Amino acid sequence: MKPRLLFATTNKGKLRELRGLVGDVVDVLALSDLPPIPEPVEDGVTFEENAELKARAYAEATGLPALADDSGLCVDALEGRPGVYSARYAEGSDKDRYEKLLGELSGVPDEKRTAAFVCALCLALPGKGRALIEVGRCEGRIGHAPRGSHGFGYDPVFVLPGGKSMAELTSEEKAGISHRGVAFQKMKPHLLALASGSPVGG
Ligand SMILES: O=P(O)(O)OP(=O)(O)OP(=O)(O)OC[C@H]1O[C@@H](n2cnc3c(O)ncnc32)[C@H](O)[C@@H]1O
Ligand SMILES: [Mg+2]
Repeated sequence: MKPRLLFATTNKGKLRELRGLVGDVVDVLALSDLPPIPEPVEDGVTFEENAELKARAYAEATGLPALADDSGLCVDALEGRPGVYSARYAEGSDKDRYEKLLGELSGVPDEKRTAAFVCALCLALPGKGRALIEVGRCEGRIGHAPRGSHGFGYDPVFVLPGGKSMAELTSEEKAGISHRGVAFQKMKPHLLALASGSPVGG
């Protein structure tokens, strides 16, 4: 029987991307497959801290191995903001948040609009002391208007070196270059260990 792994996220966009990345080595459960679990407070100051506290909280609450994702957009002209506060940058929808960002950057010239998406993934096993963390980054810049309809979150305003916005990529193209895709490739050996019953992280 395949081992079960909980994707410990409330974000549908992340869940869709992680499902696409993991393939069929593990049996994936989403939070929506389980009775409601109170959301942990994300009071860490780094992506790694928040990913770990989410993974540990959901692993303990369910008794399942849990993979959590903490991610966000770090904008150089804003000294790294919104960073770990990307989800809380503005009330409302993803669109409200990227519109606020475009407003904050109005008048900032192209060469100063550099930014990076960052993703920390954490795999926590219930009752085990260690949690494994892998981080991925993706460099780009903030555009002047939203473009594209794929992806989620800040994707329409994140422009890649090739000129396309992240929301103009197919899900396969995004997975190949994104912060989440990069972090996932580093996490993969640990998930394969979990699937084969070998000690994870050993
Ligand atoms: O904490 P969970 O339950 O996983 O869900 P969340 O949406 O609150 O997730 P975070 O706390 O990690 O906040 C991530 C923020 O960064 C944005 N973000 C993360 N990855 C992204 C991506 O691949 N493309 C666009 N925006 C992304 C996302 O829209 C959120 O506003
Ligand atoms: Mg969150």
